[in-house]
Amino acid sequence: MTLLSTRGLSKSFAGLRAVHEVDFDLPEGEVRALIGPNGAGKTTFVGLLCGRIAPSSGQVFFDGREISHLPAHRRIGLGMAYTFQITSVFARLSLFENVALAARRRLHGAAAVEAEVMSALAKVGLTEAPERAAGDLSYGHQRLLEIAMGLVQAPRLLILDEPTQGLSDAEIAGFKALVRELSATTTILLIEHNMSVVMEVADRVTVLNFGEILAEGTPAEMHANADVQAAYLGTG
Ligand SMILES: Nc1ncnc2c1ncn2[C@@H]1O[C@H](COP(=O)(O)OP(=O)(O)OP(=O)(O)O)[C@@H](O)[C@H]1O
Repeated sequence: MTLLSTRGLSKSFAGLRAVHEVDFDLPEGEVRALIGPNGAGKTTFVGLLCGRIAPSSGQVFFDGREISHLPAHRRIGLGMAYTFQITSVFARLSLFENVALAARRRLHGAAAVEAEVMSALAKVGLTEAPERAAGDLSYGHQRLLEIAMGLVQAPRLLILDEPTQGLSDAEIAGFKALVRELSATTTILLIEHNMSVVMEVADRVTVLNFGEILAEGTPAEMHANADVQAAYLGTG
């Protein structure tokens, strides 16, 4: 079943075509990587999916329903969760409270919230001191905290924008294991610059270039694709 799709999805900023006529399909259960050179339109595209950015034209469908103009919070209610390149944690709140705020969208009762918050923190490896302020975490760990905030909502679709930025090699290895574990229950769309992550965790890869889909296929196919290589070298 297709969980998420777009048809003719476009967004222009003052004449600049950031996303242009994109037809995209993401089957339920897949881990999909979205890659492309800087400025290719990846963040704009996921902003359109999440409802952070309004489309210039085209449609977005989730679970068979058109959501093109649904506000972001309603899309979260349907089962979409996302983390962005710019961290959105509340710096003065504790790790626990940050995740609890997200958990309370779905759960009622302190015991249920606490259990789910601790489980989400454990999945991303942040259980050591849940009472410390989120603002004291490194940038990379704030990204992991955001993933915990997404996970606690038990989403059907988890969208992650550059989740491994700022993580150490050991933490990246932990992230790969986490994605593999989550993929049993959650569809994942991942914007990722780290090719080892893409090669190891993605079922399929969509390559954006100049706001359009340049190619789509398995990680190995995309790695070997001459058009994709040219786009990364800036000659495509
Ligand atoms: N709010 C905005 N106003 C004007 N132009 C924008 C805006 N947001 C994005 N753009 C432009 O749209 C194009 C696509 O940007 P976008 O951030 O989506 O690319 P990206 O693939 O996510 O890049 P990166 O890998 O560098 O994050 C770029 O040319 C960018 O400058």
